[in-house]
Amino acid sequence: MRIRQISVTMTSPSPLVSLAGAGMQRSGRWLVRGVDLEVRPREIVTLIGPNGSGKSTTAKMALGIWLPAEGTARRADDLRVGYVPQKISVDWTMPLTVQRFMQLTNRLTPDEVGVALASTGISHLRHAEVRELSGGEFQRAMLARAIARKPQLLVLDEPVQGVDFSGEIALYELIVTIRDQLGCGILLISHDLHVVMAATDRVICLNGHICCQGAPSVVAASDEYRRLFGDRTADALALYRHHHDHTHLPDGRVRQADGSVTASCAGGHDHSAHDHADHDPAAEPAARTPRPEDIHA
Ligand SMILES: Nc1ncnc2c1ncn2[C@@H]1O[C@H](COP(=O)(O)OP(=O)(O)OP(=O)(O)O)[C@@H](O)[C@H]1O
Repeated sequence: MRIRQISVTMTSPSPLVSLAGAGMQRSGRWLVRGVDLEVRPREIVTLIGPNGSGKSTTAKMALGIWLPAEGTARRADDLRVGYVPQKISVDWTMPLTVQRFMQLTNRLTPDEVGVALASTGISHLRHAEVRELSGGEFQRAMLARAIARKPQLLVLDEPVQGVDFSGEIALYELIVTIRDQLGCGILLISHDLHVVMAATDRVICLNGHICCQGAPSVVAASDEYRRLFGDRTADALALYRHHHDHTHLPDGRVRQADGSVTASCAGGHDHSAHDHADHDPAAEPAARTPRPEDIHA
């Protein structure tokens, strides 16, 4: 029998958006320079960096809101983009339901609104007043608005602001689900690398320029990252890289990896290798719960 050899060449899909040596200048000052980045379908790229380091500026160059003053920004032809900006300008004294909010800047059919709200888990809030939503509900409404047109590229500028710690994790899980369902690429801006770890393929750390980039674990271990965010942040981050091998139950007992339940997590377990960040308030970032009315341009 003759065996025919078939060679398959794996090529990664073309970038949805790419920046090359991109920089932005305002009033004679460089806000950010020398940014190279690409986002491909199904990829989640996260921009991190301190306040004012140029994350939103970079996102705006990627979106085409700002034309780079140097370098290039390229987007795929006819790219459908969804954007959750860091700030929005809405007069919250006016009554505005979630459905109306979603239709303000998008011509959406009721069906499209319904599907997007179901995807973000807030169908029940369709006729609720936006100004009365909790921080987490509001961010879900923002996400629903951004995904309603089934974008190929989703740009999320601090999508968990105003959301407490467990809400943040739920939102990042939702973002991964949206990526899986839509097959879109995601450019995510976050201060919270420790929680985006699981949801991120590549991290780009900015401080007016690219300081370091790579897989989350590589960035977390880099000297540049430690210099920018301090050892404490990097160590807190490391906690999230550990795999759970047991779970603490609400009654204080412990479910082990093999499913057995024990009174404690003693018995040869090395706590230094466990992820207890979700039980240790000291390891958690402070909950931030601004209301929609705080999120003004
Ligand atoms: N329209 C503008 N005109 C002039 N300077 C601007 C403008 N927008 C932003 N900047 C400045 O550019 C720098 C980068 O801002 P940018 O919003 O990109 O930072 P960021 O990393 O997103 O910050 P943050 O984490 O605080 O949101 C800041 O110093 C900011 O003051």
